[in-house]
Parts: sequence; C-alpha cells; structure tokens
Amino acid sequence: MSLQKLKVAFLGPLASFSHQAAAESFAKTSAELHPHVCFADAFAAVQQQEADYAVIPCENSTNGSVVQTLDLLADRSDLYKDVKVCGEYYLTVHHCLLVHKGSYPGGLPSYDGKITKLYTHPQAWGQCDKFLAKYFKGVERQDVSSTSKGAEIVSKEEPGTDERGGAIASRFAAEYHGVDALEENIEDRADNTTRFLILRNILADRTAGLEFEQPNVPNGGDAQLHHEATHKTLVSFSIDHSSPGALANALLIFKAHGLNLTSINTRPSLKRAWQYIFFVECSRTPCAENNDAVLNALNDLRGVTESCRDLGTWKDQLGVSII
Ligand SMILES: O=C(O)C(=O)C[C@]1(C(=O)O)C=C[C@@H](O)C=C1
Repeated sequence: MSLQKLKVAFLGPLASFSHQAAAESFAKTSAELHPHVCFADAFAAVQQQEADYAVIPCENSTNGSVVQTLDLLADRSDLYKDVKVCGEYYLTVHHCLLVHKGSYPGGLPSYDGKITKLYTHPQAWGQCDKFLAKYFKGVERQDVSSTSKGAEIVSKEEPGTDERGGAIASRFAAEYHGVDALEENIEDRADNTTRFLILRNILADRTAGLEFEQPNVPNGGDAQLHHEATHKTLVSFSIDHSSPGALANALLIFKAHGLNLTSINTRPSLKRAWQYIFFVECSRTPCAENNDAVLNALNDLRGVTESCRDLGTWKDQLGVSII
C-alpha cells in the first residue's frame, strides 16, 4: 500500500454535513478531505481514482431518500461503472436557522419577520417542516448546493439592503462562515439522522483490503465487540414492465438465497415514462453456508431482469446479531 494519504471526497464547501460525516468516519486515519461542488463530482473523483473514497448522503430518517444520490447510483450513462459502496456512516443532524452576523442580537424573540429568502440543500427543507411552517410561512425558498453554501451566501450579504436571507445549516457551518444562529435544533425530530454511503473504486488496489468501521456505533456500543455485524448489499435492476410477475420473481430470488430485504427504492428509468430502476437493499449475517449467497442471487437475478448491477456489500453499522 502506498504511503500517500487517503483522499476522501465530499460535498462542500467546508462545514457541510457531508464534511462532518467524512471527518468523523475517517477520524482514525490521517486522510485528506477534499470538497466538491456536487455529488456527481465526488462520484467522478472516485471513478477516476483521484479520490480513494467519497462520503455521500443517501437517506435521512425524517425526509427519506436523497434522490440525487439514487440517480448517480442508477448511473444511466455508465459514468461510474467502477464505483461501489464499501461502508456506511450515520450522522445525527441538528439544523440551525442562520442569519448575517449581528442582524438579530436578541435571537428568535427579536425576529421582525423581515427575512425574504431562505437557502439550504433540498434535503434539509423536509427535515425542518414544523419550524418553517411556524415562523417562515410563505417565505421564498432557494435550493443551494449544500447547507454550508447557504451559510456562505448569508455571510456575504450586504447589510442595509432590502433582501435579508436566512440559511438552514449546522452550528459548525455558523462558526466556519461567521454567521449567527437565530435558533438552534430546528429539525422536526431530535433523532434526525442521515445515513451516508462510503464509496470506493473496485479497481483501486489501495483501498481493496480496508474495511470500513464506524468509530461511534449508534446503537451497538460495546455489545458490537461481541457480536457479528450483518452485511448489507445494494443491487439495482430494471425489469420488463409488461410481464406479469417480473418484479415478484426478482424479489423472490433474494428470499431463495436467504437474503433479508430491508429496503426498496425506485427512480424513473428515463427510457420510458412510468418505468423504473429498482434499488434493493438486503442483509445477511455472514456464515460459511451463505458466503456465496450474494453472488448466486446476482447470477439468478441476471436471468429475470433486463439489467442488473451489484452496487456493493458492506458492514451494517446498526444491526448486530449474536454469533
Ligand atoms: O448540504 C449538506 O450539508 C450536505 O452534506 C447534504 C445533506 C443531504 O443531502 O442529505 C446531508 C445531510 C443533511 O441531511 C442535509 C443535507
């Protein structure tokens, strides 16, 4: 293995939640963290082996799937054919409403209703529904490339203009961009958590032997040491929509190989309206008898699907089972 530091790509600018997830998940290594302006650039960096890993959000416990990530995993134009998932990381996400420094020294009680525009990443709106409905009903919302980008925009506002902005981002972003938090913990649920996928290039020798392990396991704690983690696998496929039972047949294959289905997502195929790419996640507790279960299931799936792709297997950071 080369002595060069590991390079980890994430959605920037610095102080995004992706930055936090990348820093925490690679805390035990002396990895270099590289911000990218969009998820696609982080995927491309891994495909081109400019980065060893990318840390990409895929799902939030309050607001569901990150569709931008599913679309990149769908890889309809074969741009990221060597990119696979090798790990996951769960980050508790606390949002703040950030405003230009000094604009409301009295915090939320001193707010005069004059914010005309809110900025954040599209995923964050649905995580703060209740707070936004209570204080910012009808205020224009502008999607930006990340929560940290929103904080940066607010930090650069010219004071004294009619346009006043607010950004939804982390306390870390407030400190990094030098803006104030009008209110903290504005997420609908205190347990608001985003799951990040760790991606690597399967052709890269440098990362082949490394197994990703979350340093601060959310529910397992010490018990994890005495238990065998389950493994998760992500597969995408498309089927012949006109054939009755095509989807049922594909799903039955997972059962036949002892793979437990844990989630199903879809995205439009973009070949024909109302036809889909299916994303199936399944899990198994590794043992001698099921070592080849994923391989065999994929072989069988190829027989009943139009296209099928193995998107990787990794250690489940939540589920533990007794050996
Ligand atoms: O905008 C950011 O800070 C990100 O890292 C992206 C992202 C996401 O897409 O889910 C990450 C965590 C939060 O759920 C909100 C936004």
